[in-house]
Amino acid sequence: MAIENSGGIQVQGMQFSYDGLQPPLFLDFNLHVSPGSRCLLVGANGSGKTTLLKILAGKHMVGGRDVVRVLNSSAFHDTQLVCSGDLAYLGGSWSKNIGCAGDIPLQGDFSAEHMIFGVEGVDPNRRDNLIDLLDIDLQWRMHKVSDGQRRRVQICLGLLHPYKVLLLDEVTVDLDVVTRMDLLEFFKEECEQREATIVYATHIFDGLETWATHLAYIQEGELRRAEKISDVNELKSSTNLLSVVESWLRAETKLEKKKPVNNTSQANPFASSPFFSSRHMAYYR
Ligand SMILES: Nc1ncnc2c1ncn2[C@@H]1O[C@H](COP(=O)(O)OP(=O)(O)OP(=O)(O)O)[C@@H](O)[C@H]1O
Repeated sequence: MAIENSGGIQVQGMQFSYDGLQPPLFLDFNLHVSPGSRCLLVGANGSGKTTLLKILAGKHMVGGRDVVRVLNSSAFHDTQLVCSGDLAYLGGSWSKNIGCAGDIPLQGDFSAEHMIFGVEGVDPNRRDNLIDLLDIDLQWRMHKVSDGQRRRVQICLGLLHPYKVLLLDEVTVDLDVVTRMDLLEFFKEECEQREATIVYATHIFDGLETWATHLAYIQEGELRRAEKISDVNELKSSTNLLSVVESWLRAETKLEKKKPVNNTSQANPFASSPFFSSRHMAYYR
């Protein structure tokens, strides 16, 4: 992806480990997402998608101010990014982080209306559009709704402020197909009309071939592919995105099975860890 200086996302030489007890998940990781892109983040379970999105959302500190930059600010250090609503993150847990208010639970005995109208500084037209788009009944009691209905309220809360960068960690999983497609269309319009940037980690590829502008593929914390969707060679033949990603992940599994047992157990403390791979060898030399 082209390097942009005017916003979007730039990750340069990032290293990240959850704690000193594991080898780094990310080693010298680089990623550039241009403003206005809709970037799909794909990879096997445990490859690092959620971790990357959380880092981009400023939830983990990595290196100095220049390592992870979102909208020309440091994702972790510049708290204004999140507080202003410019940077929004929607993840899998049943809570919603609204600006600087912290995590708000979505399962108590209160109404959807109470949740949605409790968010201050919102454009009423945008709010009405979202309530309509997500087909939310304001009388829903949040402790009695279905998973899909709760998810809709979570998404609505996350989108009330007109974000500039939106990080989505598979939040459409509980949605019915109509709501999912309408939401994807809404996101597309937001990118095209306002140059919003979206990074979307998902395992559900229905309808995404024409939705996404870019594709980033992560394997064990390494960025294996990052390109325009129109440049993905495999998609130029008749195959769909699901088959392409499936073939990448199957190739990964085959390689994993062929990997020689490494003999560095004396050299570093992580050699027996399931997360230790050949790319870590140089790191411990
Ligand atoms: N809080 C944590 N502490 C330690 N290790 C973690 C933590 N969260 C995730 N990991 C590890 O980091 C690696 C990447 O996890 P991550 O959740 O980012 O993967 P993912 O690509 O989002 O997976 P999935 O597709 O299953 O959601 C995994 O090996 C996981 O076990």
